Amino acid sequence: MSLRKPPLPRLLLNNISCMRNAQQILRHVNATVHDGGALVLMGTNGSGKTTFLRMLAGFSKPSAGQTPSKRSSQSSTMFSGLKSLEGKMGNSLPALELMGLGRLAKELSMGQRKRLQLARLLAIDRPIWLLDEPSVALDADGVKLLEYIIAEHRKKGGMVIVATHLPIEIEDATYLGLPPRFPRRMTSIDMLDRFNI
Ligand SMILES: Nc1ncnc2c1ncn2[C@@H]1O[C@H](COP(=O)(O)OP(=O)(O)OP(=O)(O)O)[C@@H](O)[C@H]1O
Repeated sequence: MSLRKPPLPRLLLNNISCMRNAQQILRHVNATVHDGGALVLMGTNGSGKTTFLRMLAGFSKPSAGQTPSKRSSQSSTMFSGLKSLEGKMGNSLPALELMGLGRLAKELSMGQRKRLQLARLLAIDRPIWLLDEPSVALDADGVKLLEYIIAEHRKKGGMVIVATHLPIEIEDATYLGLPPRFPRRMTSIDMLDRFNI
């Protein structure tokens, strides 16, 4: 029998709740991620995926509970990808403009811009990737590339936390489903479906 203790998780999220404008966005969320691990946050629009990532990055504070363990250090310099994969160009455009490539960048398609942002993510080399809807606008080939770079990052001990409403293949990932904030009313079609009528 081995007496070795299991390694401590790099990220420990303990009973996280989050209120915004007196509204409960996240309720009692728990998660742990080890080096080389992956956490996939699934949820409908408005369920709190981005809010969760922003808390992890230290951009906002939870109303209750504990975000990253001391071991991970609170420094947001460890994280990358949150903003870089958001929106059309993330915050790369000013830098590209400075280098005289702004016009070229603006002529890229949405998927090409996403690929450019993935390249940037690889180049800045941070241990923890927080990716908000990384596969939106990517074609099937692009999604495969994304899955590949995530797998390679994890092989080197990196961690990945992905918020998505699209399917993504990440081996041995922990999946965390956030409940919908505004569940839509059940229609008669849903009822027929649910009761197999
Ligand atoms: N600063 C804020 N003040 C008030 N409400 C906020 C704030 N930030 C987010 N919210 C609300 O919190 C909820 C969750 O938003 P969030 O962006 O985290 O959802 P999401 O799961 O990432 O959605 P999507 O899939 O549409 O990107 C939304 O209803 C949003 O209106």
